[in-house]
Amino acid sequence: MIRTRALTRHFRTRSGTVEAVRGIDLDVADGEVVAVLGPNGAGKSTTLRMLTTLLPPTSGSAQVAGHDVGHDAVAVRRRIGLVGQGHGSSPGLRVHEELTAQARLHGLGRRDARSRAAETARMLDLDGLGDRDTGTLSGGQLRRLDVAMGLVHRPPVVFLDEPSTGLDPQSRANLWGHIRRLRDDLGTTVVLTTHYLDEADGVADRVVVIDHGEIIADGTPEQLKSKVSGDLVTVELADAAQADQARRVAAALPGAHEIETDAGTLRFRVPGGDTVTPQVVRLLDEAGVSLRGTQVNRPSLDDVFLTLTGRSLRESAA
Ligand SMILES: Nc1ncnc2c1ncn2[C@@H]1O[C@H](COP(=O)(O)OP(=O)(O)OP(=O)(O)O)[C@@H](O)[C@H]1O
Repeated sequence: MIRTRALTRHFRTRSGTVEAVRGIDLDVADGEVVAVLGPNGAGKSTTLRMLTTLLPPTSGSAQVAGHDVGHDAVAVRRRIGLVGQGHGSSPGLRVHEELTAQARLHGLGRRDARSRAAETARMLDLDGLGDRDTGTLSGGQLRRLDVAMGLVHRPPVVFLDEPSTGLDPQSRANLWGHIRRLRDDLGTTVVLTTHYLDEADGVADRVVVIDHGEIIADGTPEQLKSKVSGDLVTVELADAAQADQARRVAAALPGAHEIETDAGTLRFRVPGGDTVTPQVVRLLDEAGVSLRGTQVNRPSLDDVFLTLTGRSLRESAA
């Protein structure tokens, strides 16, 4: 559905050339939900703008839905939906008017546009709101209307630029459910950009991590997490004075690494943390070290970013 080769975009500025996107090779299959994850300025929006024909590449190529974004921009535009960062709807119009107008813009006849608008509203849980002025909708409802407007012409591929920015946790989870349903019910290919690790993890089949205009990792959330060697085991000690003893116990475990102690807390990484932890508890007990509790955390995508770049995604995005 999407294929890019050496896709590159430079911007000339007064202070020199900004290499926003530096030779991206990306293949997205039909029906995949792909999250493009990266810190501010990584090149996510520039990539999306090239794939949606809003910005010509400096060099390289991109095909979307079988057409070249440079030579065949009109054909690409007909086959895609784009949900940008801002709200696309205009206050003063009712929800059903907005959706019908959007369908008409895509060339549907009046009657087809009306039924398509109603069907799309139902898909996004907006059907009870058809007569509401769009200016009166909540943030989550408005965002769902944006998505509906990007979908009303049933494009085979939809691009969403930071879809859940500004939404409360419940509206975000609700929107992710709708995005997954697009793939399940309509087979739509979805590409979304995000800063949020939990969004990439929760919604996408595949995560492409971009940093400084290049792809630095590409895989399922689970594959990416497996790049971080081991789960993080945290042991709360009852007595901080026993930290050194606890540290020695951890150091003797096969595969344990990144061992640190900090004010009565022992932390280390080890493959298969869930199975190792009972053993740790027993060994600590045998060594006379008393505990308050243990915790095992699977690696997060933030750990992946840290492993790949030496920087935390949160720090980078700040
Ligand atoms: N029109 C432009 N002129 C000059 N530089 C630009 C322009 N558009 C983007 N850039 C630069 O290109 C780089 C990539 O920007 P881009 O907006 O693609 O990043 P992003 O990953 O989408 O970031 P964000 O998460 O903040 O939206 C940044 O250094 C940005 O300042």
